[in-house]
Amino acid sequence: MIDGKAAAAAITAGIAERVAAEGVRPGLAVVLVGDDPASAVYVRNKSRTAERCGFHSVQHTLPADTSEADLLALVDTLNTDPAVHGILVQLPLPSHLDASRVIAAIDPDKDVDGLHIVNAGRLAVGDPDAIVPCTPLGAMHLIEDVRGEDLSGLRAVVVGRSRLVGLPAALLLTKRNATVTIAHSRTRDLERLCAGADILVAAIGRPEMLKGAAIKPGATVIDVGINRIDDPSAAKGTRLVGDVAFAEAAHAGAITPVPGGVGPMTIAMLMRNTLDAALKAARR
Ligand SMILES: Nc1nc2c(c(=O)[nH]1)N[C@@H](CN(C=O)c1ccc(C(=O)N[C@@H](CCC(=O)O)C(=O)O)cc1)CN2
Repeated sequence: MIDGKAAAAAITAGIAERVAAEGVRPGLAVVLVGDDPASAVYVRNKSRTAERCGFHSVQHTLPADTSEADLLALVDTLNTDPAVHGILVQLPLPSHLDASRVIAAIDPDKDVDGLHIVNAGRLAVGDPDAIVPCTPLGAMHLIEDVRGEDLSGLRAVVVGRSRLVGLPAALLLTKRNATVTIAHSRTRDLERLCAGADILVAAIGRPEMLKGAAIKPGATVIDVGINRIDDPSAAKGTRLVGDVAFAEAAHAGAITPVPGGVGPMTIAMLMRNTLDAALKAARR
């Protein structure tokens, strides 16, 4: 079992120590539009973790009917605020707002989510100044703990091709010399493909879609899915599951649980990206 919660706690503790030692005060602004309950939890956790790390932490909560012009104006204000080094607009946005336009408005040097096209391009060409999306960065951290830095000779399959997880995860694995295949909803014979993977990254967003037969014995399985399903036996009537059928994965070499796997690492990596952005701004 890969303990993402413990790894994330160790990383954020290290960040808090560095903030105290280096005399910088990283600033993180988190923007939430609307009242999606899951997004509200994630945003609250981000702001609280930022405070625990000693950051200047601001949260902007806007009503669901906020206009794009008003959201862009807020982004613009944050872009020019010298106390803010990282800006994050929580996704998904309400459907009348164009997420691509909003992300494009963020200063790439403050885009601690790594979603701006400039950061995606920097990552694609291997520019060390790229800000890398938090979830794949956290996933790589966990993979490195199990497999080491060099993944030469290992086959990796990434299931999912999103800008937030699948595509950057594939690039990061390639950079570490893994032989990478990106699979998705239209991939034929997905189970057989996955069963050949030494490293399997599941980022599909479908509850327990990958069964035991999709997992190679000894494989490192990184389950990025966070899906809430009905469970009458649970106190709340629901529970969280990943994209992998965890109960069928006992033959994996190492696996991230859901909850307690990649999710907490996403927030820890956001803190790291914000600290790095603040240190770079101080150097500039
Ligand atoms: N702007 C962004 N929006 C979204 C991102 C993102 O990286 N940037 N990722 C996801 C949501 N997300 C962070 O925003 C996120 C999801 C889950 C967790 C987490 O710690 N999950 C816990 C379980 C929490 C629960 O009980 O619900 C776990 O897995 O242990 C952190 C962050 C979409 N939007």
